[in-house]
Amino acid sequence: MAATVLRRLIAPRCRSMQTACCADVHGLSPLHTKSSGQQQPPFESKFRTTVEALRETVNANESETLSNRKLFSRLRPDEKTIEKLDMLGLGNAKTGRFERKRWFRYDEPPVKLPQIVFFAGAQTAASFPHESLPEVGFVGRSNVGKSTLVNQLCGSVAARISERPGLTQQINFYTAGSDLHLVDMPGYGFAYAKDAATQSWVPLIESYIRQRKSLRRVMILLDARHGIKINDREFMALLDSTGTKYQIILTKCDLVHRIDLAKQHMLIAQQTARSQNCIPRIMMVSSRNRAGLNDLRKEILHICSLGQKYLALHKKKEAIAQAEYFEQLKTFNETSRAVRRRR
Ligand SMILES: Nc1nc2c(ncn2[C@@H]2O[C@H](COP(=O)(O)OP(=O)(O)OP(=O)(O)O)[C@@H](O)[C@H]2O)c(=O)[nH]1
Ligand SMILES: [Mg+2]
Repeated sequence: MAATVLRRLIAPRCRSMQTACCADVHGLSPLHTKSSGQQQPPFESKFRTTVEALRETVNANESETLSNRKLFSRLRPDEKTIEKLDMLGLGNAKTGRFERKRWFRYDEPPVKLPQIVFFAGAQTAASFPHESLPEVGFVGRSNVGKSTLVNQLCGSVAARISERPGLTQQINFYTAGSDLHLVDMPGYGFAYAKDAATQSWVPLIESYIRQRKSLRRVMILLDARHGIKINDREFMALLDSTGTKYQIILTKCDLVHRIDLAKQHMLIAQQTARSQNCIPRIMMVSSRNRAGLNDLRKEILHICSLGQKYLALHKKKEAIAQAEYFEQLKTFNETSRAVRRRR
């Protein structure tokens, strides 16, 4: 009896989830199909899909014969990106049989942002708070990790998080000290919320972006496992049409192997290369491992012109820590090479 009731409760949700996923695969945005009834061209042609970007990496013959998975496995990621991932401890690094584990890691001096405090929530454009401090907005598909990242950046628990997509249902404004605002927005794409609510989120975010003069940059969060999806491309097209600067952050990097992460980074850089408003530095973070957060904090401080205040002492410490790390890396590489030669 209990099982039947449970199945009845879950079934409609699963169906709507299926439609959302299918729509994504076939290139139809659930947002567009729901709101307008007929299919519209959902995004501008300047954004390449992941498959298009993949197929551009090989010649026409191979592009026709090889599967997408094969093409992805054939990608040769940039060595420098992999080095950076290793340095920051990003990406899942299962060591192979002959790989040796490192006994050291980069001990980066932490950059600290003030704790955040919730000060306003807006469900309509009329309730946006007064513009007083520079703002950085966080957007992305539901469940991509926006609220978790806002918390982790400031070592706080002010933003509520959940495993179920659709918890954040309004634009939440947090103030970090008296220096900047971090703005956590509801997600687009599938969410466990009423249709009427989910459909109001994109227009709400759009009016926020169009109206807000204190908005310095929009951070678009992408799940590192999935890359750019159709809703993301639509959103980027919207930002391009309003001339808003945006930057991409790959989240949940702990769930992807470091080599695949480097490949994903490469593909996304290719896909967004033609956009004038996309800042070409793609950030990578893991809120779970707290990796990559320091770089993001520095970026935010620069965006809000707060570098002088927060990073004056940091540069010196950072230079010392980096020199130490590269020295250790050199010795490590030399001993690894010697071990390999002996084998
Ligand atoms: N493994 C892993 N899980 C993460 C990471 N960041 C967030 N999560 C998990 O992802 C889930 C969703 O996180 P939220 O921060 O609520 O996501 P959101 O984007 O705010 O979602 P909405 O409010 O629904 O739009 C939670 O269960 C988090 O614990 C990460 O870096 N690694
Ligand atoms: Mg949220």
